[in-house]
Amino acid sequence: MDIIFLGGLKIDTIIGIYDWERKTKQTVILDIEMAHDIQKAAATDDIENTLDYKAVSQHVISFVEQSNFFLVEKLAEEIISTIRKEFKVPWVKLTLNKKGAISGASDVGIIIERGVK
Ligand SMILES: Nc1nc2c(c(=O)[nH]1)N=C([C@H](O)[C@@H](O)CO)CN2
Repeated sequence: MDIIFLGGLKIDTIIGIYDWERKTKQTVILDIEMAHDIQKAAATDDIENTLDYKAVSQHVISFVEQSNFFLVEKLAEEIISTIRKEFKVPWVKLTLNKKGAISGASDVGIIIERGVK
């Protein structure tokens, strides 16, 4: 299966377990890989025949901006769930980077994949 990806998508949201994190938005950075057969789009050169990564990015930005979960695990699971449901994507891999959450670490977060390619 082919992969359509979005990399380095930065979104501000409420995320975290501490009191200050419930009041102050933080930035999460998403790398998203989505399985999709691109052959029909390549043959027809028509946006109607593919997974529109612009539409996916707008949906994910809106979803994450409105969310207010405690754990990155929950946010990651819900992002994949909404992508699979809204866009009928069979397999999604998500890297969620909560950069700056740990002093001394340049990156911290979670990598999950759901579904079958
Ligand atoms: N496995 C996790 N560990 C921690 C999380 C989390 O979401 N998953 N969150 C925190 C705090 O919110 C942290 O980001 C602030 O330093 C701590 N550990």
